[in-house]
Amino acid sequence: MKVIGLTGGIASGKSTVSNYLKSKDIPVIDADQIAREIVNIGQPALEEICLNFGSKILNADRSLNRKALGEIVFSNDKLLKKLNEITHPRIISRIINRIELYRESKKNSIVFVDAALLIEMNMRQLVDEVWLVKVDKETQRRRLMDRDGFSFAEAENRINAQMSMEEKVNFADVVIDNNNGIDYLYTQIQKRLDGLTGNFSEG
Ligand SMILES: CC(C)(COP(=O)(O)OP(=O)(O)OC[C@H]1O[C@@H](n2cnc3c(N)ncnc32)[C@H](O)[C@@H]1O)[C@@H](O)C(=O)NCCC(=O)NCCS
Ligand SMILES: Nc1ncnc2c1ncn2[C@@H]1O[C@H](COP(=O)(O)OP(=O)(O)OP(=O)(O)O)[C@@H](O)[C@H]1O
Repeated sequence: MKVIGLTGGIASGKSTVSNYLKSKDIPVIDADQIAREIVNIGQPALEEICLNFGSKILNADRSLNRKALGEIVFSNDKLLKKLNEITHPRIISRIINRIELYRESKKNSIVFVDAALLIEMNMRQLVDEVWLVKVDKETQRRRLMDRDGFSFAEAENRINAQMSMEEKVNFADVVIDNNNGIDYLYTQIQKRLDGLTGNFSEG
């Protein structure tokens, strides 16, 4: 089984690529989804976050107030580092477990790991190759502002909290250009999939 890391900055288009892969029945392990699971009510990571950041980051029902925590950490490097120390080991361990489950099931020849911070979190060695979804910073910022309703400054803070696209390219085996339309994006992905197994079809 081949494990492919799908990475790229925030709002570069990873979920759009993942949805295409899933439509072709190719499994995708989603790091953002796992990051949400580990902070569900009752999870130790949520308690640790609460101890460090105070109950102002909780909603009335004691679930995580993601907006409040995001506003704190994406404007303060030290606090972002603290949050990463609490969450990243747990996210990595769950990703490793999921890869192992796919391996044991022997049902899939390819599994993707969709993670914006694949390189930053030192997960390069968990995957066989890295596909990078690349966009110009202006396009990235515009798509992020449109998608999440962020101001220019909020979008900049989120983008700058990650390794730059220029640096990430050095870790990529495959670079996917997502500056143009969705059809062009899908065409590139399909070509790469075809290249992996001759004419790729899962199942
Ligand atoms: C701070 C939190 C609560 C903000 O939640 P919010 O719903 O606003 O954003 P969401 O989780 O959907 O993330 C959106 C995007 O932000 C970027 N991002 C998220 N966490 C981080 C981080 N620690 N460092 C840099 N970028 C990040 C990623 O590109 C991600 O795809 C949340 O992002 C979080 O818990 N982050 C820490 C866990 C983590 O590192 N997740 C990313 C795993 S790849
Ligand atoms: N080629 C494209 N043309 C126009 N819009 C696009 C294109 N690709 C993606 N988008 C849009 O840009 C936004 C960001 O894309 P997407 O959510 O897939 O990014 P992401 O990398 O998964 O983001 P995150 O890191 O936050 O999870 C979305 O609103 C998506 O619909």
